Amino acid sequence: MTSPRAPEHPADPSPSLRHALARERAHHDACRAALAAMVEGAARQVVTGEDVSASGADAEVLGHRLRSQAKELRELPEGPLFFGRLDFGDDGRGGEHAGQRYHLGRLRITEHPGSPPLVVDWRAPVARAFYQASVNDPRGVAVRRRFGWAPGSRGDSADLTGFEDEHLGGEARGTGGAGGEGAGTGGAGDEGVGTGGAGDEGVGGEGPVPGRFLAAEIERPRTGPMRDIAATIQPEQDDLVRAGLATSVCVQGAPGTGKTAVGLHRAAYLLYTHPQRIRRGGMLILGPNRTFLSYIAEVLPALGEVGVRQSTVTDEIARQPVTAEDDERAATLKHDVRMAKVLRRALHSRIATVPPDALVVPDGTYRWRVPGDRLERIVADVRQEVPEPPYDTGRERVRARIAGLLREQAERRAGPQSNAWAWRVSRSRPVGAFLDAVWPRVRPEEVVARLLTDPGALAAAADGVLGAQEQQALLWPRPPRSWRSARWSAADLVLLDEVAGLLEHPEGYGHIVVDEAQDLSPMECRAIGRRAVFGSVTVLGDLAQGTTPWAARDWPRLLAHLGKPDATVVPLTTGFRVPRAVVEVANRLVGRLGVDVPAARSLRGDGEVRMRRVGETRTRKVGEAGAAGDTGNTGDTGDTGDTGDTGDIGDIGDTGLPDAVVEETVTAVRDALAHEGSLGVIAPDTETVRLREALAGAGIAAGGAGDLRARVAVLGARVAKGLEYDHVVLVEPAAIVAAEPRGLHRLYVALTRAVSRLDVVHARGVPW
Ligand SMILES: Nc1ncnc2c1ncn2[C@@H]1O[C@H](COP(=O)(O)OP(=O)(O)OP(=O)(O)O)[C@@H](O)[C@H]1O
Repeated sequence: MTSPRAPEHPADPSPSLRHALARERAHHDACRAALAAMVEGAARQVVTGEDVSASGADAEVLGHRLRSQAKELRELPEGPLFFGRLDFGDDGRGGEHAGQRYHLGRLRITEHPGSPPLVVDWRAPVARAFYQASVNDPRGVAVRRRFGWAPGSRGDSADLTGFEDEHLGGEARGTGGAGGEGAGTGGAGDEGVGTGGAGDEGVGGEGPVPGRFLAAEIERPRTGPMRDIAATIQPEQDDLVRAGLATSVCVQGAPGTGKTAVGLHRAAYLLYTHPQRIRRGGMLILGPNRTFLSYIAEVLPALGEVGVRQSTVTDEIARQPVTAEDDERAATLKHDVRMAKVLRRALHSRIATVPPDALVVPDGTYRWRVPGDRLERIVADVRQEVPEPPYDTGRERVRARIAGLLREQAERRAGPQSNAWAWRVSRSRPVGAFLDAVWPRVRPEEVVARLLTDPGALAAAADGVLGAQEQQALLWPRPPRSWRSARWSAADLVLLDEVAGLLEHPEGYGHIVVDEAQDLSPMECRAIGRRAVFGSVTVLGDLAQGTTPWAARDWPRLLAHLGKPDATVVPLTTGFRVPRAVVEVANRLVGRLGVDVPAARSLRGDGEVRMRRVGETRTRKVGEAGAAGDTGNTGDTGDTGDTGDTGDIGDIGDTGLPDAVVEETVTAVRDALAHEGSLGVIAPDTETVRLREALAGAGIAAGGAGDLRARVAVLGARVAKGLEYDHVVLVEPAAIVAAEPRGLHRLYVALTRAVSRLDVVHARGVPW
C-alpha cells in the first residue's frame, strides 16, 4: 500500500530541506526497525503464551489471541509507515499536546510498549486534528505535514520523496520545533499558508480545487483492488468515519463521493475505538456481490484489521443453496414488505386450538393433571405477551408454565420437588405430545414451502393483504413433493430468513456496514435489521443508482425497514472518482431517474469523454472552448436526431451488437492501452463473451470483473456497481438501457465508473 506520491523536491534542495528529509528518512528507518521487533515479539509471545498458561483452555484462548496479533502484524502490507505529521504549537494553544509532534500512520508503532509511539494510529483521538484542522480552526496544530512516497528502490520498503507543510497556527515558519523544516516541496510549504487546508477546499466558482496531495492521490492510476484513503480522508468524510458507535448513519452520496471508502474506514475506526464491544458483537460488511467484495477486500487488512466478515445479504442469510429462479413478478412480491405479515400469519396458523381434555402426567404412583381450560389459558397468555416472544421461545414458555402447574400440584400433595424433577416432568412424553399437537416445532422450509404450494394456506395467510392475482403469482409452478425436495430461489431465502427470525432471534452484530443499500428490498432490510437490533448500522447508497425492481426511492422508508428510523441521513457531494467531463454526461440522466438526490460536484477537472459513433470518431474535452455540453449530444452537427434523445432506442428489442460496434470497441481498447491504468469495457450483459473473444482475436487478453489484476476487464453492466476503472469503454448504452426496466439507472452506474477517460462506442442514439 503506497501513499500519495508527492511532487518531488527540486533536484537540488536547500541544505535545510535536505536535512529535514534526512531526518524523516531516519525516523522511517527507526519505525521499520521497531515494527520488525514488534512482529518478532508477537511471534515469540505466541510460543511463550501457549507454554505458560495455567490450563489447556487458557492456553487455547491466550494462544488464539496472540496468534491473531502476530498474524495481524505479519499480514500488514509493506509500505510507508507514516503519511503525516502534526506539530502542535507550544504557545498554549496546543492544549494537552502543546509542543508535541506526532507522526501518523496506519498502525501504532512503538519501540517499547511503555514508551511514546514513533507512529500514532490514524484512528487515535489526537490524529483527528490531521483531518479536521484548518486555518480557521487549527485545533492547536501549528504545522500539518503530508509525506509523499514512491515505491521503494530497496524492494521491501517505500522511499520518502518529499513533504508538504501547512502552517495553520499563524506562526512563522521554523518555529514550534519544526526547526526550519517547513520549506516543503519546492515551495509547497508556502502553499499551505492561508489555504485553510483541506477543510476549506471545495469553494470557488470553478468548482472545488483539491490540495496537491489529494489531487495526486485521486488522479493516481488505478490497478488492482481498492486502496485505503487514510492519508487523505476529507473533513466531511472524517465526521462520518468517527461518528459514535451508538450512532446509526445513512450516507446518500453521488457516484465516487467515497461512500464505500467511508464505510470501510468507519469499520476500522470502530474496531480500534471499541475493541471489546465490537469484537464481542462482531462487525459485518455487506456488499452487493462477490466481485465487489473481492474489490474491497484489501482495504481493511491494509488498515490493520484482518478477519472482518465481508458478505452479501444473500450469502449472509443463505440456509439453502439457490437452485431456482423466480420471474420478476414473483421475486418482487417476495421482496414486498407485506410478505412479513403473510409469513407471520402462516407460522402462527400452526398453533392449534387446545383440545378440551386434561393433560395427564404419570409420576410413579401419582398422576398429575392440568385441566383443558387451564391449558387453553396458558397458550392464550403466551400468545398475547408483549413484546411477542419468538415462536420457539413461546413453545418453551408454554412448556415451562405447564411444568410450573404440575410442580405446584406435586408440592401440595407430596412436598418439595427438585429442579431435576421439574425438568424431567417438563420433558415427559405427555407434555411433549401436547406441545407437538398445539404448538408444534416447525422449520422455516416447511412454513414457506407450504405457503408457496398450497393455495388454501396462502389464501388464509394472505387474506386482505395480497390480491388473488398476487397470490397466484407467488405459487410455485411445479410444486415439490415435500419441502425437503424444494428448490429455492434467492427471493425464497429472504422468506426463509423472515420465518427463521420469527422462530428465533438471530445472533446480532455490534455494527453492520451496508453498502449499495439503495438496492435492498424491504424484506432484505428486515433481515439485516434483525441482526442489528442491539447494534448500529452505517448505510451507504445512492438512490440514483438503484437498479433492482424494489430499489428504494427514499431513505426514511428503507431505514424504517432496517429498524433504524432515527438514523441521520447525511449527504456526500464531492466526487473523488468521476471527472467533471463524465459527471456532465451522467448529470443529464439524473433528472430522469425519478429520485431526489443532491447534485454531485467533481473534484476532478481532468477527464475526457470520447464519443465513437460507429463510422465516425470525435474527441471533445468538456471544458474546452466550444465543447462544453457538446459531448455526444444533439449539439453535435450531424448527430442531430440520433443522439440526445431516447426516442430511437425504445424499439431495441435485441442487444446483439453490430460487428462494427465490436470492431470499434477493439479499436477503443487498443487506443486506451496507450494510457496508464486499468481499463473496463462495460457492455450489455449478453455481449461480454463476444467482446472478450474479439479482443483475444486482436491479441488483447481481457479478464472479467473479478480479475482484479487484469489490465483489461470486460464486464456486463450488471456487475459494474461499486467498481472503477481509469478508462471505461462503454459499449452501446442504448442496449444497456433497453435490457431491463431500470436500464437508465444501470447506465448511470456504468457511466460513473470512469476515473479518467470514457469512450462511448455506439451505433444507436445515446440516451442522454
Ligand atoms: N478522501 C479521499 N482521498 C482519496 N481518494 C478518495 C477519497 N475519497 C474517495 N476516494 C476515492 O474515490 C473513489 C471512489 O470512492 P468510493 O468507491 O468509496 O465511492 P462511492 O461513493 O462508494 O462510489 P459509487 O457509489 O460510485 O460506488 C475511490 O477510488 C476512493 O479511493
